[in-house]
Amino acid sequence: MKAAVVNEFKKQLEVKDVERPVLQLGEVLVHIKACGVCHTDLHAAHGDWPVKPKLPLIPGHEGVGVIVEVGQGVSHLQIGDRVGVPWLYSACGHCEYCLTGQETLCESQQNSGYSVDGGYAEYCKADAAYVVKVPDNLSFEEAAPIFCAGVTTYKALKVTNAKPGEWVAIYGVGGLGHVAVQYAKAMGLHVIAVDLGEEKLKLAKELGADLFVNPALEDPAAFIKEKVGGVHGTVVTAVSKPAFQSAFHSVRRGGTCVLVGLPPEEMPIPIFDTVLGGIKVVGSIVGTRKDLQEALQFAAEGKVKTIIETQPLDKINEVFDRMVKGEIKGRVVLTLDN
Ligand SMILES: NC(=O)c1ccc[n+]([C@@H]2O[C@H](COP(=O)([O-])OP(=O)(O)OC[C@H]3O[C@@H](n4cnc5c(N)ncnc54)[C@H](O)[C@@H]3O)[C@@H](O)[C@H]2O)c1
Ligand SMILES: CCCCCCO
Ligand SMILES: [Zn+2]
Ligand SMILES: [Zn+2]
Repeated sequence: MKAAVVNEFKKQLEVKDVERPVLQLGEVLVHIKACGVCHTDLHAAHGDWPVKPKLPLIPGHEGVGVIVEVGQGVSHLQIGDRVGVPWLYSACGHCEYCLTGQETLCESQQNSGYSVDGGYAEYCKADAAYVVKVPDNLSFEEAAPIFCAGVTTYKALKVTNAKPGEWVAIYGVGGLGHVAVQYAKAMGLHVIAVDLGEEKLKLAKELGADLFVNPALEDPAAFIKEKVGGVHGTVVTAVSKPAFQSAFHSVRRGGTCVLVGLPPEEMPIPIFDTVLGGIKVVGSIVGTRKDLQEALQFAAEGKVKTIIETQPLDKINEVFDRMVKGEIKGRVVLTLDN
């Protein structure tokens, strides 16, 4: 089968023919029709993070397609079902996290396109318990980004605990941020969009953001404090340390700063300001299978629409180059010409 493979960090991916996966007990084989390109895939290909991915690696954790083979022990899925294979490839199902609705914190989890091969390929095998069905009225291309960008930002907005009518700031209006703006509006929140790209801020406005600020032109925290007295929550998806520092200073007393973006850097937290202001700083990672079902339902009901650019798998290296430069509007979705 055709796949894009990371052989060495920071080198071009190789698009080549590789062995089609063989199913084990409890697995299904998905014929991939589309796979979103998440900035995490670029981090993986560069070996950016302390925990390194397997090598060689087929990236991709927004892969969606059709089940073409069902392994032993699988009874709830059948050939022809439309499913996606998210970041949470599998979890143990019995630890304290898995038993309390926090499966994304499972310490035995496997991750698609990171610790196991993912969706930048014609076929992808998956743990049948962790695939999620694609709503019938969503195309593969429009559904794919929900499997990471959508579920992650939907969950992060829940983590802010901001209530309808309150204010949130979305730092970074890229693959994650452009759907974050829409989920926030659909959840009844007022939105301030923050991005370095004027085109991104224009998109944020088209998607319903109420206010916009470009850190290259003015201090976002000062702008946010002056306009609304600080936001009740921030969701930081920007791949940039300054964005995290600014986001911290954007929240009002009692507010929550939700860290989502993963620049390989530290974020100093001012102890006095945090204590005096009762500020909550919290990390949020993807979402559970239930969160993903909910995030997909928003899209199925037309409340969130992924802005996508389709590209063939062979163009992945060019896509990554553009991502590094912040030149992608919305989400690139790779299509497998199959
Ligand atoms: N926590 C999670 O579960 C999770 C899930 C998915 C992605 N991520 C991480 O989130 C990050 C973003 O992913 P993506 O696919 O949206 O990336 P992306 O490249 O599509 O978007 C990043 C955006 O950040 C903007 N940006 C850069 N510097 C900025 C700054 N100083 N202020 C404001 N905006 C700035 C860029 O212009 C771009 O629009 C990555 O680090 C990725 O690994 C985390
Ligand atoms: C810690 C890595 C989280 C990445 C989620 C999928 O983009
Ligand atoms: Zn992702
Ligand atoms: Zn577990």
